[in-house]
Parts: sequence; structure tokens; C-alpha cells
Amino acid sequence: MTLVPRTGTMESISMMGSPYNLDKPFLPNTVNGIKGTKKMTIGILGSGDFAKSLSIRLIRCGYHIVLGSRDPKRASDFFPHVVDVTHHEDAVTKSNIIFVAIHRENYTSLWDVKHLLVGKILIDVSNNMRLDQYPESNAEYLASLFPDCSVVKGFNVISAWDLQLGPKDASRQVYICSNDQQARHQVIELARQLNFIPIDLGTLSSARDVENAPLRLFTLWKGPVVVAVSLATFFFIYSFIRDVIHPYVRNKQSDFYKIPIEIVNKTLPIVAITLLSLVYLAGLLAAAYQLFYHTKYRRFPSWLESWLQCRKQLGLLSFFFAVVHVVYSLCLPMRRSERYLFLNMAYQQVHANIENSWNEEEVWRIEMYISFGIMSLGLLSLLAITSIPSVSSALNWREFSFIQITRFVFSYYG
Ligand SMILES: NC(=O)C1=CN([C@@H]2O[C@H](COP(=O)(O)OP(=O)(O)OC[C@H]3O[C@@H](n4cnc5c(N)ncnc54)[C@H](OP(=O)(O)O)[C@@H]3O)[C@@H](O)[C@H]2O)C=CC1
Ligand SMILES: [Fe+3]
Repeated sequence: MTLVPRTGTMESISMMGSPYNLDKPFLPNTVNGIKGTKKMTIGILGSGDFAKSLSIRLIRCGYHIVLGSRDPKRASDFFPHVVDVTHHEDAVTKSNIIFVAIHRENYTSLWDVKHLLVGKILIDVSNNMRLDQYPESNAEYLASLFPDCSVVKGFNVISAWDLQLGPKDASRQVYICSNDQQARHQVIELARQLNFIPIDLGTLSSARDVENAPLRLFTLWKGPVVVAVSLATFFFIYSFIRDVIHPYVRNKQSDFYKIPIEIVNKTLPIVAITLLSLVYLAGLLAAAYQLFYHTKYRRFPSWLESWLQCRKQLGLLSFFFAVVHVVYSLCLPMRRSERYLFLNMAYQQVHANIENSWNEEEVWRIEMYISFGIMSLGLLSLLAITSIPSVSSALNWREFSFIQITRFVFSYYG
């Protein structure tokens, strides 16, 4: 089966306006200006938010929509006039690829049209409220209800809002899986025509992961963020006790003014370098593990595997702390306390009758320190940039490792 080629521009429109506005900007006499193109019919069951946004996207891409609703008269008010809003029976009869845009709890309401669904492709777009909410995935459940259909899971990672925004939006990947290979390929092609990037996840056993995907919240970031916050808290308290509390207890010297900038600025680079060490330590431990067992065909313990997986996040957090440290350091001379200390030093120097306080060794130390600091930040930025998928895919493995090693060396000097 050939699918209608996608059409050109897709201006984003809002669903929030009145239904009469819906068809104006993108529905001329011909669909998106393509005359005489034979339109393929796609069915949608349900007339909710997802169905509305999906129908607009499909129409813009040159498809004809037949929408099945329990109450077509009411539903038709919310759809552009070119959408054929009808009963479930009629919609199912007129189309071979049908989006099931209703919630899992209502799948059984499709029992009445079961005989009409034989041999059709049902696309399950549903999501759940919680991770692993049901014993089996929604798509597998739908497949068990309608064993004579080819159930394909997909498009659930795209929100109704994203569907309206059009292809300029970044969230374009959709995961597709089905036990029927031919149906899967047809839906993959359909996703392409709708300007999404389909990812083939094989059989329906992946559906659970696909359904859990929109519910996950920064899975790989949790651990690194907890580590970074814990390190920051620990080193902040340590520096506070060492540089503020200790001089106060011993000499009654009040250095509490150091808390907002100096103590924070001492904490930041320590956390940055510790996080960076953790990035490389995971790889070293993995290598040691393989050497110890004389094989690379042995699974790493789960803690090491999770650690290896979140190295990128650890590295990016290290970069974040390093950048903030640089900003703090640049602001150090701006402070009033710095100026007072400077004046006091000058006054004491005059008192002591010292004309020139130039200390060659100190000068060189600071010049080198700043230079290495800038260079290491530059390399850290380079690595942060290379962690962007489109950039890293342009580098080969040797180039990537070269940047890693150079950064490691400079960061330690910095
Ligand atoms: N909204 C979103 O952003 C996204 C939604 N999804 C999934 O898409 C599906 C639809 O979501 P959404 O459009 O937001 O939901 P809505 O609640 O807005 O719409 C659901 C539709 O299902 C139909 N329906 C309601 N009750 C029954 C019933 N008892 N029997 C038969 N049909 C019924 C109704 O259509 P009618 O009255 O015309 O029959 C209703 O419009 C869900 O599975 C959801 O998980 C997936 C990704 C994103
Ligand atoms: Fe520093």
C-alpha cells in the first residue's frame, strides 16, 4: 500500500479557538494546495483532545479522516468540515488503519464493531497514569480483545499539544512496535509522512516500555543530581566549619561574610572535579572488573552498570559547577570586602616602608593557575558540546576519546 506523500509547509495553529477557525488557515479547497492527489483514509475512534490534534496533523499531511464517535452530531462541531465524523461502525468500515484515541478503560466499548475490525490495523496511542499500572500493556490488552486485528503501539509519546505545534517542534521521535511486521512498517511509513522520526521497537512486548516512556522523569539524572547535591552540601559544611567556625572559636575572628561567596566558591570547584573524577572512575572500575575476571563477557554488577550509564549526566553537572565557579571567581574583585582588604594591605605596606611588593613566584603561580583554569573550562565546554547527540555522531571513536583524554589532563591541572 502506498501512502500519500506529505505536503510542504505546516503552520502551527491553535486548537483553543472556536471550531470555525480550525479549518481556515490550513484547509483550502485542496488539501495544502495539492490538487488531485488521491487521499488515503485514516480512521480515528474517539473525539477527545488527542483525536482533534491528530486529525489536524493528518489533514495537513494530505490524508482523509473518518472519525468514529458515540455522538457524531456533537463531535462534528469540534472538527474541520473535511473530517467525516460518523458512528464507530461507519468509521471502521471506511478505513483500514484506525487510531484508537480512547482510554484503555473504554476499549471494551468497541466490542460491538469487533466483526468489522477483522484484518484492520489498530493503532494504540494510549498512556497510563502510573508506571506499570496494569499487568499487561494497553496495546497487548487491546490485541487480546481483538485477536483478528493487527495492533500497533505508537504515537503515545507525542502530546496533543505537540501534534498541533507541527514538525518544527523538537519532540519528533515516536516509538512503534507490533507483532505484525507488515502493519508495523505501514505505521512507520505513516509516522514518517506525518513528519515524525519513527523508531522501530520490534514486537508488542516493547509496548510496556513505550507506555512507560512518557511517565519517566529524568531517570538518568536522579542519581547524578543526588550525588552532586550531597557533595555540594558536604563540602559547603566542611569549608564553613574550617574557614568560618574554626577561626571564630579559636581567635574570635568574625569571617561570616565569607559564607555567600567565598565558601560557595570553594565548594563549587571541589564538586566539579569530584564529579569529573566519578565520570572516569566508573570506566576504570569497569576495566579493573574485566581484568580481574579475565573476560569481558561477564555482566557488571547493577550499581556499576547504572553508574556507567549516567556518566554523561555526571559530566554535564561537573561542567555546570565549573561554569558557576568561573562566574563567582570573576566577581571576587568586585566585592567591598576585597577592596577593604586591599586598602589595608597597602596601608600596612606603607607603614612597613615597603616600596615594591612584587613577588615573582606568586605572580607566575597565579598566571599559570588562571591560564589552566580557562583552558580546562574551554575543554570542558568542548566535551559538553560533543555530548549533544548530533555533534557526537559526527565524531568517530578515536576523535571522541582524544577529546576525553585531553579534557581529563587539563581539568586536573585547572
Ligand atoms: N491528550 C494527550 O495529550 C494524549 C493522549 N493520549 C492517549 O490518547 C487517548 C485519548 O486521549 P484524549 O483524547 O486526551 O482523551 P479524552 O478524554 O479527551 O477523549 C477520549 C475520547 O474517548 C471517547 N470515549 C469516552 N468515553 C468512552 C466510552 N465509555 N466508550 C467509548 N468511547 C469513549 C470519547 O469520544 P466520543 O465521545 O466521541 O465517543 C472521548 O472524546 C488516551 O488513551 C490517551 O492516553 C496519548 C498521548 C497524548
Ligand atoms: Fe578555581
